[in-house]
Amino acid sequence: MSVIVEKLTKRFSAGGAPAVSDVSFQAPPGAITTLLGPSGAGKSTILRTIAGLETPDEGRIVIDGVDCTELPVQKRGVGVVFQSYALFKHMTVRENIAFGLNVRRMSRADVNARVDEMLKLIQLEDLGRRTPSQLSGGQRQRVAFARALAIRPKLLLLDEPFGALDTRVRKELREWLQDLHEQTGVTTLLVTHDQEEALEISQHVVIMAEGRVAQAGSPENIYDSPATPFVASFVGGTSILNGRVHEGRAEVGSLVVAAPQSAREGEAVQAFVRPHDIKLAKSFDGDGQNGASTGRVERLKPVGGYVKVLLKLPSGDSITVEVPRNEFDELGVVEGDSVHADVRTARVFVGDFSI
Ligand SMILES: Nc1ncnc2c1ncn2[C@@H]1O[C@H](COP(=O)(O)OP(=O)(O)OP(=O)(O)O)[C@@H](O)[C@H]1O
Repeated sequence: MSVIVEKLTKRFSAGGAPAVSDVSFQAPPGAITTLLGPSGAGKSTILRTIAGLETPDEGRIVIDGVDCTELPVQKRGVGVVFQSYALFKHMTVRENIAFGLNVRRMSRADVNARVDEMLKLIQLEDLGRRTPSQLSGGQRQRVAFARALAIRPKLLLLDEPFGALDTRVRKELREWLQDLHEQTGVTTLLVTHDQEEALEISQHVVIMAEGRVAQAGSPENIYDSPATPFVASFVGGTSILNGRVHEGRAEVGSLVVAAPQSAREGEAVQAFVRPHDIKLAKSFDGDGQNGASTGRVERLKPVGGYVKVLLKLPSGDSITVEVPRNEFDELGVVEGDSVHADVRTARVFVGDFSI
């Protein structure tokens, strides 16, 4: 069961900038696809249009081979989970899960069997008689999933489903969602602005920026081969180094790498470097392919299993390096020290960008 979004455009005000502009992508069958992008990129609008909660100005939505663009919400066979729990407060967990089944006039015995099945699926078998106010945030969100899945949707639409939860619960539910998806195999479209969540959970990622698709591909493809400076910056926490093209190569401080083919002599370039693609050493061991630069340690910040090192380069650019805790201890540097930064790999784009 796949979803095809074709040339979708949505404006909320006549003459205003479109919230979604000529967007096309496919969500592969049985996979989790993520719509990832900053706030205001148009992700929720796309999701709501697929659900039938918004009408597009142009374009088509095809679900399971059927053009659903004109179909009402309840005929599309989709289950939706929003960030805010949207459970009925006066109903028990069982009644909440049964809601869509009762609307469809399923027999009482079948409803009970399906609710039992769903409670088992979300591992809340003992809490069916509680009301939402007697549940934790994470439990409520699991009930919202059960309610969405109870109707056996062809497609599960998730709009920042873990957005209102604290970091620990959020991470737990990420794992839980992956298990749930393995069990149900339902084609899923997830909206998030959290790139770690997108890279971890999904098999396919659609990066959105300003109402358009910036890039679509596997998480590995997006991370390793960002197509634009925006994608390189947005996914993977990147440092940006400024430089120029000289004799067909990009010179960025003491870093020299292949320049894009379109680059002309003297043209400005920017190198995008991932925090773990930089190796720090107290003395330069000379094995850097791209070159090494000496930098001054401006700030050290331990973050769990690694230390974030902010370096100021002679060019004036700053870079952030992530060093695993054990390597950092061996390195033995303090703020103010000079270190060699050996950039292992960088992605170079022509021009001067900011996001
Ligand atoms: N009902 C509405 N009426 C008017 N403008 C809207 C409406 N819904 C969304 N917009 C506008 O459309 C644009 C895209 O919003 P949308 O919610 O789709 O973005 P998003 O990527 O999901 O952002 P967020 O992560 O903050 O939810 C924004 O500029 C927003 O203000």
